[in-house]
Amino acid sequence: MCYILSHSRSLSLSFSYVRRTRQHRWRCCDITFHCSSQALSQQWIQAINEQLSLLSDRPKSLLVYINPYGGKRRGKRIYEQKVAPLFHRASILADVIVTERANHARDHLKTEANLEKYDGVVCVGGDGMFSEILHGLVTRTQTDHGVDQSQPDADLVPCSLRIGIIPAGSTDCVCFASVGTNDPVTSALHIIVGDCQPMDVCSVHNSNTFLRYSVSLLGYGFYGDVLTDSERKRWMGPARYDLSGAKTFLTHKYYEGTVSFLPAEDNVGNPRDKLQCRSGCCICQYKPQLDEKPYGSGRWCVIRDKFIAINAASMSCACPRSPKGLSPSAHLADGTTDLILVRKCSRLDFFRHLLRHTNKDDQFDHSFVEVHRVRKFRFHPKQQEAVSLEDLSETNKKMAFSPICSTPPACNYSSTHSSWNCDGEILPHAAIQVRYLIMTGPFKLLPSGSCLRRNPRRVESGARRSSFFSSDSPTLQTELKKLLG
Ligand SMILES: Nc1ncnc2c1ncn2[C@@H]1O[C@H](COP(=O)(O)OP(=O)(O)OP(=O)(O)O)[C@@H](O)[C@H]1O
Repeated sequence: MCYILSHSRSLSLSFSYVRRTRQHRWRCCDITFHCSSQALSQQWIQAINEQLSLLSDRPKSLLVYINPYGGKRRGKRIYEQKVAPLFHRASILADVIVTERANHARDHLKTEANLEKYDGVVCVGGDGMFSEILHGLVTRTQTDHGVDQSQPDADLVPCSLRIGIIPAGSTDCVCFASVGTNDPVTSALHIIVGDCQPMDVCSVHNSNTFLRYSVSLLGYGFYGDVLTDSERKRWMGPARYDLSGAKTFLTHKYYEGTVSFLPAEDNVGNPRDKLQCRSGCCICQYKPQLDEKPYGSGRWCVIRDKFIAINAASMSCACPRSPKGLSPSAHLADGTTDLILVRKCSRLDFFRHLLRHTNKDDQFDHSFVEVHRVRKFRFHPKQQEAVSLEDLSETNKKMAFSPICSTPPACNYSSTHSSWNCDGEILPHAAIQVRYLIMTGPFKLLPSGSCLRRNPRRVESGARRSSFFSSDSPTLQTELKKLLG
């Protein structure tokens, strides 16, 4: 039971508490207690506020960034109508910045923001916006501590501020995979009660050049091509992913290259063990201490082949379209990623593989798919042209693609490489090294929603008892402790 507010009207006290509903959704409910006297009512108010102020996990001051152009452009409205009233009721002070350009939030966090004032940063937007805020915060923390993040082996300093996500983007995969639903009210309530879920962050380098951090998906081949194409169709809104997905599927290209990876140890499970990661997950809690190095089983594996897709899923990457996600058993905070290699196969086989992301069948149960849980990996593309698998004649290619390909770059058959899709951003290099970091500091305020203790029946029956505040009740503090659970 989590109270988020108390106020008094004459002899009655009203509280708000969180109630879980279906499909991981949370709602705010009110409950009223009646007091026998005004003095007792004030005593309760004071005691409850004191108890609430002792809950140090709960944020009191937040910095909120709203992307007004994410998803269906409803970010501002979602925040004003659904989130701000809840923050107000929970006495959270929020400084709100509506972004004016891409990377506004990142740059503000990197240099200007007075972070000491805040208990957390909230992102109202999609995965791209979350990634901006992650980059702003991580970079700022490294700069403040004199850490050079361009060094692939630098020991990064964990961020002390948490990030909350109010979903208002197109896919909102990070929110869905960690909370279990894309619902702004649920996310706001998780933030209010101070829930916290640590997350893996990986750093992506090209030699000694730092490229980006990633928390969800690094995808080369299919997902890289989908993103490249969909970026040209941003004006279409979320529907662009369907069109670009269909188009990329029809082009059916493969890419040759070498993947090297350092497998994780056995005690972090494996991608096919069907153990879903939840708050308090034993595998995530079992992670090695920061001073225990090196991670991994110690022996690098090398695979050279032709791939339709190379995906590294640091979390399940579940979203409403794919409720299980790319790797259903991937863990949020175990310092590993599930590396999924989809080798050259027929278009029909690839379709079967994709289809399994939407149903209950095992998407790894194909001869052309393999999956490894890894600590680090590298990829080097082969210097050769991408080839259409179907070996279509020029005529066939034109027939197949002319209706959906209006501009030459969208169907560029002579491109040598695909691009990496890094949490929805395109990386400028195909050759990359990736390292997963166990960050002790929490990166989010939002959990997968299973850690709250609650017992509504007990409190509701207390509310109905007229003698609740009478002298035969236990002392106020004891009663409060019970209530606040
Ligand atoms: N004011 C702005 N104008 C233009 N672009 C912005 C602005 N603020 C943020 N952005 C950029 O918009 C991009 C997309 O935003 P966001 O992730 O919120 O929505 P989305 O792409 O629709 O959703 P998703 O990433 O979940 O698919 C981000 O990469 C961010 O850098």
